[in-house]
Amino acid sequence: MGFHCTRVVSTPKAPSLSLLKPDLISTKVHQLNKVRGFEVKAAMPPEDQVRIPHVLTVAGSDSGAGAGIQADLKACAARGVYCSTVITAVTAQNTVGVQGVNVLPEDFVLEQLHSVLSDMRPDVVKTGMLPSTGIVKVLCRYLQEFPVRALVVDPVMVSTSGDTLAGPSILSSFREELLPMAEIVTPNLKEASALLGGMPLESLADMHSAAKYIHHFGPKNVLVKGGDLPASLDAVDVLYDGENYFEFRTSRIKTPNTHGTGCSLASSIAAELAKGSSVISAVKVAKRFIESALGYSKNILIGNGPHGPFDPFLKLKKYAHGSSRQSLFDPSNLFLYAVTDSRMNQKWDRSITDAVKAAIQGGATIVQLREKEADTRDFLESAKACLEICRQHGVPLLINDRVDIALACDADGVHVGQSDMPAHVARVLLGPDKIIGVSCKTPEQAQEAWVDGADYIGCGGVYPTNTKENNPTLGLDGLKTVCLASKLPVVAIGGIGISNAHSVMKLQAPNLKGVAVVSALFDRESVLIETQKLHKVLVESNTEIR
Ligand SMILES: Cc1ncc(COP(=O)(O)OP(=O)(O)O)c(N)n1
Ligand SMILES: Cc1ncsc1CCOP(=O)(O)O
Ligand SMILES: [Mg+2]
Repeated sequence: MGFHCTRVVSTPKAPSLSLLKPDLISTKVHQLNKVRGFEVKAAMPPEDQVRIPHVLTVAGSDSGAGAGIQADLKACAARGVYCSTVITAVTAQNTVGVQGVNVLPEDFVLEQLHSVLSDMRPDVVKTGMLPSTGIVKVLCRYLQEFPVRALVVDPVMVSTSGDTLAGPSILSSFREELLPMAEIVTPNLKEASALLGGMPLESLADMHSAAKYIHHFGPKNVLVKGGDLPASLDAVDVLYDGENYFEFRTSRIKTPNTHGTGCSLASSIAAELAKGSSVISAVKVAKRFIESALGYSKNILIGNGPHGPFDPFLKLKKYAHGSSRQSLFDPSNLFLYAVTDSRMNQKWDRSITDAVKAAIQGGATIVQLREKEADTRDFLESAKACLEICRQHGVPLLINDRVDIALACDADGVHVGQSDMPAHVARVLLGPDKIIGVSCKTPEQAQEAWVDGADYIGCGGVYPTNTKENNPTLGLDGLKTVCLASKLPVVAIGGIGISNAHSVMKLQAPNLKGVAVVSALFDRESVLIETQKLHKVLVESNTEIR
């Protein structure tokens, strides 16, 4: 296999850094920082600065992004830890196997190590593919120069597909140089066997012995992973800390999408250690994390080969081809806004799904589930069923008050009031693509909703209402004042129905996009007929206004 390495950025022009002493390079980095925005950091009061847990991964790049550097970056990001990278080799790899490997020159690995360690001071270093003894030596030297809180060694030798990533010559430098510095080493059965000169490992008892023998090489903890034990057995990993054994036992998840589990487990352990966890709780959390990611990803399809990647963010299926979700919020959706009411449905002996179906058939352009009395579990089940109906018709479904329900059923968003979850918190929890509506009665509240990242505001009660107790009536003037001040689209609410919807729309207040209605639709014998009638009034108002 050929070797190729392109140096992309090199500032300042200097003799190869590998020729410089570490303290000389530090000075250079420092000078550079002074010139480029170092003052900005200096100007930030120390009490405002937030130190972020940081893992440096020293590993190989996987072009298929299931394992290696890419897996480490994803796992650390998913676990809320910053991850910097020193690349030791670039592999051409996919779900079938490894097609090529280019090992980077030791000098350049050293240069990357220096760049990161001298400036960014990671808490934990995690190693993956270390393809040459020279690279192991350089790494050990640098770790002595720039000590970190913990070293996590994943002794990568063979890929999931069975391709060799580090030859047997690496074993002695692992045993003699790297392992003595490690807080934890995480071999699978094949790697543990290789470290022990080919000792056969076929049972749980063998794993216990292997952990103990590997501990003699000097790591503080050894985690022998039993994923390769016969599939009839539970998946068991054994942790040995020099005194005690701990077994981590989980049921096996049947999936081909396991490529990168080793790298992701080791970097998740590193992430937890960087946050300050003990080794045992780091392993526990990391294992739980990988398990849920594998469970979530068991049927995802990426690539044609037998070793697919998994999704540590648990997000990919949400946007999968074929799942029909609402695209970005369209203010014209506020035209006829149907808000359900559990008491009214009970009174008319109607299921929430029938109510929603009828409202959509009648012309509702957005639906909000406002189920004040429902038990959480019932609410979630109804929300899932309503979401299916709404998705079939391309109508967004929002949840009143309950951000947890919206998250659990993946609704299109939430509507929150002034005493509910603040919109800026809901935005962080729901992410940038969900719809957030906020109830506003004043220009100041409308301004705040905009700053908080809301998509629209609901303004009312425009007219007196029995649906919401003690709700002040703003009148058409109050509505107009808020509409004039709002930077967001507005939907009017409160006491609105067929008889007065026209008066509301006739106001022609800026930003006013429609009306939100509860009792005029749902406290009636036929939701379908009432929605159709209201839709007609709104369409006629629009025509008249134009
Ligand atoms: C569209 C729309 N506007 C206003 C409200 C009222 O929300 P809130 O003030 O939180 O009161 P409750 O509905 O929770 O009683 C709304 N639900 N929808
Ligand atoms: C939830 C809400 N927020 C302000 S008024 C109101 C109640 C609207 O119900 P109705 O349409 O039956 O007057
Ligand atoms: Mg509310």
